[in-house]
Amino acid sequence: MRRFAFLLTSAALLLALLAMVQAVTRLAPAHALVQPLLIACVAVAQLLLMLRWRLIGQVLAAVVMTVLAVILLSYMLPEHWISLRAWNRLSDWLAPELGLEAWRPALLVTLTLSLQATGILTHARAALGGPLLLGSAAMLLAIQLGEHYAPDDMHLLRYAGDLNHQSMLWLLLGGQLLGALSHWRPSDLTLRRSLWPSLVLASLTLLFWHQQKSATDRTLHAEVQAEGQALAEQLTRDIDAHLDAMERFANIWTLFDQLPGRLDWANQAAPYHRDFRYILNIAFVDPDSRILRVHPPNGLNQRALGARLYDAQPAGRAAVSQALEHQRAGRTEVIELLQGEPGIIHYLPIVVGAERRTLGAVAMAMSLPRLAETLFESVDVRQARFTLQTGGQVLARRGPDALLGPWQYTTQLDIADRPLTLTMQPSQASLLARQTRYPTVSLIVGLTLAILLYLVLYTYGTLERQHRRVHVANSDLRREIRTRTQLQREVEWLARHDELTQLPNRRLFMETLGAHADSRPLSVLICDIDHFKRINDHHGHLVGDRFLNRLGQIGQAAVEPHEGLFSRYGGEEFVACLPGVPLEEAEAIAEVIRRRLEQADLHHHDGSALTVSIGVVTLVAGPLDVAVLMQAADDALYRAKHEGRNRVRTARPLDLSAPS
Ligand SMILES: Nc1nc2c(ncn2[C@@H]2O[C@H](COP(=O)(O)OP(=O)(O)OP(=O)(O)O)[C@@H](O)[C@H]2O)c(=O)[nH]1
Repeated sequence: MRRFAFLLTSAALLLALLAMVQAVTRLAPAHALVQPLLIACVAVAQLLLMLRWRLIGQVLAAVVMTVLAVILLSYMLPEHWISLRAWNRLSDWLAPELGLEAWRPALLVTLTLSLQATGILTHARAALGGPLLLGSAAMLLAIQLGEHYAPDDMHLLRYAGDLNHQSMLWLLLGGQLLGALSHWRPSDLTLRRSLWPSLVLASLTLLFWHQQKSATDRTLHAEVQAEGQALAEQLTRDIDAHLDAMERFANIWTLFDQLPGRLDWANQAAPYHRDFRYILNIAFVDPDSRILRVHPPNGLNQRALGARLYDAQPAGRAAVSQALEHQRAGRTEVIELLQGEPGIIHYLPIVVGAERRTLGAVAMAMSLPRLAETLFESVDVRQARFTLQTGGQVLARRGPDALLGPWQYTTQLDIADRPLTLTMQPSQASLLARQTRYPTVSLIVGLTLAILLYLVLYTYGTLERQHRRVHVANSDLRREIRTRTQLQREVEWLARHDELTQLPNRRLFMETLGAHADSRPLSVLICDIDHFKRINDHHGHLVGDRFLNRLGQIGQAAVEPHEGLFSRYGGEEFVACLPGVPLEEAEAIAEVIRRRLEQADLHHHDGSALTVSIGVVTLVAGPLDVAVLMQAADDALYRAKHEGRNRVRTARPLDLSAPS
């Protein structure tokens, strides 16, 4: 996996370097190097990361990121914050006359590279949004691919990189993905739960941006088109007004039934010639098409005086005869004027008298290039390039030759019934300055929100997982504590009790005795089952155990009402501690035990009843000496055994106050 990641990233770097070498060898302008250079830097940073030169890689990625951040700002900041002119000044500082748009990579390329560089800075860690960064970069690249195969003609700007740059970015992304996959656990529920909602948000953002961008581009397109249309209408109106004025000029001569005098002609024509600079001359033509008067009286016009137009200008013959013979205004096609410029000659008949005699005609030679100049005087040629042409012949062109917008607007101007085509191609700068920034802003803000959503969900998921782990550990611990407490209780109980009879054992007996060391009288019984060995021998140990249990129950029942403790001392011996119980009462208790066992219907193999011998001692005074007390009880027991068993024997009341 790592090897493939390395290969893909190296391929991206190689392609970027090749593109740079090509640009240099073809002497392409410096801005052609910007995009491949940025891609190459990101690829190098990624390779450094893979070679474990992490710090250098991240420093390089940070430098690229800074450049990309400035470019993103140029896309986002409104015109009234930082104007396009200011950005262009920065661009001029790098290389003059190129403009910002030539330098900066397309918006989607800048964003893709930014996400990839951020991926390097964060080491594509899942906890820092790595999967979303690379996922969003993949979506941006997919949009660019779509843009390549289904371009939108209304675009104002290049949004997507060309196919060559796109393939570099895909390779780079492939390398990053393969490099990062081993760090991400696809089974990780937190990752999946954070990735899908944020990817959905990112894709909705892209969709929204696409819609907004298309809508704003179309709006701007329509605005420019409307402006072009308004301009064309304005120009047509102006020209029509000029022609009306010329008609008024022709009508003046209908009032005089004689040839216009030279001076009169000059006086009347001069203001029109001055106002309408595209009219090269205003001539009077007699009914035989001879030029009799002409203004202005320059050399060329003077030479034309006396020329017969039917002969001298065959291309305009139809228009001349229209005026002279049919008494209707006539216009030539676009012809080569005597001045050597393309133009149209407009003939207006002068009809006099009631008999409607043709006195002659007014001929106006309109230079189309000068007409175009006149038209362009009213437009801002920095905003767009204007071209006026007729029948494929360019009459005039104004405005910048380079850095034009991606589309042009064409309209027809109807000038003296001659169609002229006006083409208006807005300059890139004017479109950029007017372009709305909010689709770009919402795209960047939306992607940032998607990353934040991922981070919040991932952090929340991780905390939740840790919380769950702590909770489970807590429960385990609590269960363990409960088990251990239980065990401890059992151990403690076992330490002071006999497992077979559940009675207190010798230790608890001794402790109880010690606890009542000051009780006087303090009686002790020692009970020993008679011939118990035989029970084991003949009935087996299980029966022996049952008999021991029975004695335990009988002893406990007899002792407890006297607030005494009946315990198993060991083997078939039981002892009772009876604090505050005098000898006679202790003896009576012993007797109860003895009698109840005898009557308990427990038998030896020969049918004789199971019996017990009991020794009783009572400490009546003096400090407690357990050994002496127990020895005295034992002695009494011994006597009971010796005297025939199944009996109670008492020791003399023990007084340990006086030394014996
Ligand atoms: N079933 C059973 N037998 C026990 C237990 N503890 C001790 N014994 C038996 O108790 C018997 C005690 O026998 P001995 O000390 O010889 O005395 P005895 O047979 O009772 O005779 P005397 O005491 O002289 O009347 C032994 O056979 C032990 O094996 C026990 O927990 N269960």
